[in-house]
Amino acid sequence: MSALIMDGTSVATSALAETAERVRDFTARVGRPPVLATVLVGDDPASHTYVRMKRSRCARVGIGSRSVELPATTTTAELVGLLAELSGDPAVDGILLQHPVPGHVDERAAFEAIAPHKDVDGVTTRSFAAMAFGLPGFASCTPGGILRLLDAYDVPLPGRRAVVVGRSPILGKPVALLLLARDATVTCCHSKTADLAEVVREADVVVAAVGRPELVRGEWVKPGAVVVDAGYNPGNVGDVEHATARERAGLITPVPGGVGPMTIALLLEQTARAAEANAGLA
Ligand SMILES: Nc1nc2c(c(=O)[nH]1)N[C@@H](CN(C=O)c1ccc(C(=O)N[C@@H](CCC(=O)O)C(=O)O)cc1)CN2
Repeated sequence: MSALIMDGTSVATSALAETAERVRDFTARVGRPPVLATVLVGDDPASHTYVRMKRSRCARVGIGSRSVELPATTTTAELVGLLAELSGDPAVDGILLQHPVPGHVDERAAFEAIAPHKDVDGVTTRSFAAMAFGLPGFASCTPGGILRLLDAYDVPLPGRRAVVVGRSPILGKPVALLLLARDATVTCCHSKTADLAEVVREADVVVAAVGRPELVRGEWVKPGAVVVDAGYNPGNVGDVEHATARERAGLITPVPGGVGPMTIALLLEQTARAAEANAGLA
């Protein structure tokens, strides 16, 4: 058996078309486009690529973007000050702080400086709590994008065993919360998990979100399982050993072309939603 590929590029393209229509309507009514501020600290080449991709997709759907690039020597206080300023700027609808920031910066303090109504990347504790309680709010973009992709392929979640490998604040933990909110039975694994292989073997749905190339071995995948690879490792290698996993899974995401495009599609949709709410249209 060979798995059906979950085509994130195609699902994201449809989502972007819907966002473009929404943005056209907003721009006609308000007299300006929605605006996303992107904030990048330091010289990480991958982060520069991701921010460029986000700004280019913004342009494609008609969202304006404001780019702030700061040196790697930026302090926590300077970054918090900038994010507070953007939070208070009525010309900015959404704010994205690209992760990771340099090690000496308190990333949590920086995320918390983003006003919740502009947190289109879903990184504040307020957004996290909304995901946990199933309340309206902005989802973390990669986790929210993963749920959209599962829905696009009609993957049933209630009662199914979902295993999330990874517990980062912007990926593993929020995706576990979103799966739980959809009535999956969720196990969240991490570096101290005993016998990871055995836990993954039980899963109907596996989400690999750990940032370690091919950590999840193909032979761990239960026949017919749904495999979501959210790994972004150098050279476009995912967290799942794809070739063997694909022979066993029922559905699987590729890298590239799976979760990545969905992340950006959700960011733009949430920016359009934030703009509507900020303008009193929602
Ligand atoms: N503040 C955030 N930081 C990070 C996030 C995030 O959602 N918010 N996610 C990741 C990286 N990321 C976005 O920032 C991201 C990574 C990859 C892609 C993507 O579309 N990749 C393409 C391949 C691109 C290529 O050709 O090199 C794909 O998978 O098809 C989008 C977004 C960490 N940081």
